[in-house]
Amino acid sequence: MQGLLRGVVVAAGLKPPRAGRCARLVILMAVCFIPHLAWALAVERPEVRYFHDAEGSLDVAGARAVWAAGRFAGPPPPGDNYGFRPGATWFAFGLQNPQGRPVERLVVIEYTLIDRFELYRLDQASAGPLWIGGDLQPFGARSLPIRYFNRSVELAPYERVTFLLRVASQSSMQVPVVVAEADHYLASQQSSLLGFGLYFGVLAALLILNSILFVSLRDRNFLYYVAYVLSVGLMLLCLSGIGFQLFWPDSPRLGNWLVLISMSLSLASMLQFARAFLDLRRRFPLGDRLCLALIALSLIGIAATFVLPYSQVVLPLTLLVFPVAVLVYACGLAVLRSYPPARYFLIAWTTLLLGIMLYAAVALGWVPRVFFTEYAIQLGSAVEMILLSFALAYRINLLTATTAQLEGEARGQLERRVRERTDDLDAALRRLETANRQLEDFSRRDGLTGCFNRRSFEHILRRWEQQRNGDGRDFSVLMIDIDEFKQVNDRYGHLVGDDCLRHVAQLLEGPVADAGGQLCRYGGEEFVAVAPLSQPDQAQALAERLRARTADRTLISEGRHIPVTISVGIALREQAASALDTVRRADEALYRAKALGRNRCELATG
Ligand SMILES: Nc1nc2c(ncn2[C@@H]2O[C@H](COP(=O)(O)OP(=O)(O)OP(=O)(O)O)[C@@H](O)[C@H]2O)c(=O)[nH]1
Repeated sequence: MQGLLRGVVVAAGLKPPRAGRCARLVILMAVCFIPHLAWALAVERPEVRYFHDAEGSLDVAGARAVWAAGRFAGPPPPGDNYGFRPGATWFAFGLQNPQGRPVERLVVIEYTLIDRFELYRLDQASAGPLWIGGDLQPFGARSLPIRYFNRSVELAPYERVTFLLRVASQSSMQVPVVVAEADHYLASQQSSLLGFGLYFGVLAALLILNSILFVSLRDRNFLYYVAYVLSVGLMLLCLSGIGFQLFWPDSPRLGNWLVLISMSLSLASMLQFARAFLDLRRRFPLGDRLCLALIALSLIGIAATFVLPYSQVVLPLTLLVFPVAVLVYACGLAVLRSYPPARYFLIAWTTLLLGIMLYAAVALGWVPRVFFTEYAIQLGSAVEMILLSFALAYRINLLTATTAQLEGEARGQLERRVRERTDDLDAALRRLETANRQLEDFSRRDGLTGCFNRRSFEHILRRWEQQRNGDGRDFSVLMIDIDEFKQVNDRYGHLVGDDCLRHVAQLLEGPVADAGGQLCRYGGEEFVAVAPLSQPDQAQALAERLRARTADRTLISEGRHIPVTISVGIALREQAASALDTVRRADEALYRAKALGRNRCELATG
């Protein structure tokens, strides 16, 4: 078992116990086991023969006749297991007192679920039963207050007595008869009691631990697990006879009823635990539905205990164990690949099944009945529950790791989104800035010619004035007017007039920019240019260039060649003079140019 345990632990990927610790554990177990062996030798198993009375109508006289006719069969089946038997079964066994003094012997039936039995001395059968017992009798009817049925019988010196035992039970019937001195028998039970103590101790510890975990984590898996441990614990309390001995000695019927209830609850809670732990609804819906169906059947078993006799419930419920075991195993296998905690679940489940198989092998006589094999189910279920507890812890670890990973991913995604949004926002802001700049530019320009408009001109002029005041340099203002423009409009129409304005603006723009100046449409057919020219000849040269260029380039509009000329008034802005005054002087010079015949440039004087 130790090897098996170690194998299971290693297979589960858990940290194996160190070799030294293992050795100590083995020695401790051996120390517990040796006294058991010694006292076990002092316990005698008499040769038993049996006869089935299917009707259950045979009385002791009839049984005596059958015995006398040699119709009792033997030896008993493996494990003294007779299965579910209707009617009654008669057993016969002999005891001999080899001593020359009277002795008392304790007759023990090492099984706890027998409904009723009667023990007769063959030679005194007509005197009535020596002992009437069974799990429907109060606990106090036993000679020794222990979990197995027992009765002291007295044997005279050198006496050999044959006993007849009539057993009737609705449960699966096992009748292992042993005989020993009372003290020896009690001593032989010590290790068994130690085993049960350990078993229920482990269950209690798991129960408390997982109840606390359920209360603190609010994870329902722990609740189902606790329900499972509780119901299995209760079932084994009933089956072992310890519950009857310690908790309900005066209520024999309660024990039978609790066997059925705890069996149903064990099956239902195991299935529910499997559903939740393996996440079957999502990972294996068919298995989930089958589990639900078997849970319903298990719970129907509970309801049935209230209306049907024990015998009609116990057999179907026992048979239900097989599909439940297969289904739970199949569910574990089905989700194994996609869900790592299923591995722990399967290992745990395997240990229980191994325990059950070992127990069955003992019952069938394939494996000798020793301490570990006799209590294989207890060992298997204790290891199973411990491993399931590990599985729950592993699952929590996995969930925590998955949550952390998801959180990390979500945080990364959020950061990425925030970055993307910020980039989008930046791009939108840049587009908005460009649009604003374009809008601002648009509002500063004249729609027809693309030159700065009159409002911009005022800003431009103010800026020039401030800058030039700052560094003490002068600049020039050129007022430019298209000659006889009204006639263009009148003769060719306003569209041609518009073409003319664009044409002139285009011709002026280049030279003004080359001179470092800025051109604006002042209004109507009038333009104004400011240029950083502080000498009259420089300003005149620019004006002359503008005039000549305009005069040289005929306007071609709507297939017509239209000569266009301009007149220019020039004024130099001198230190301390206001810019507006300079404009006014340029305007006056322009009037003079017009008056002097147009297509000419005039410099303002004074
Ligand atoms: N097509 C067009 N005509 C305009 C625009 N703005 C003003 N005008 C016209 O420009 C003409 C200006 O005429 P006037 O002020 O008499 O000047 P002019 O005919 O050029 O004569 P002088 O300046 O003396 O040579 C008017 O007929 C206005 O209607 C415009 O944006 N487009």
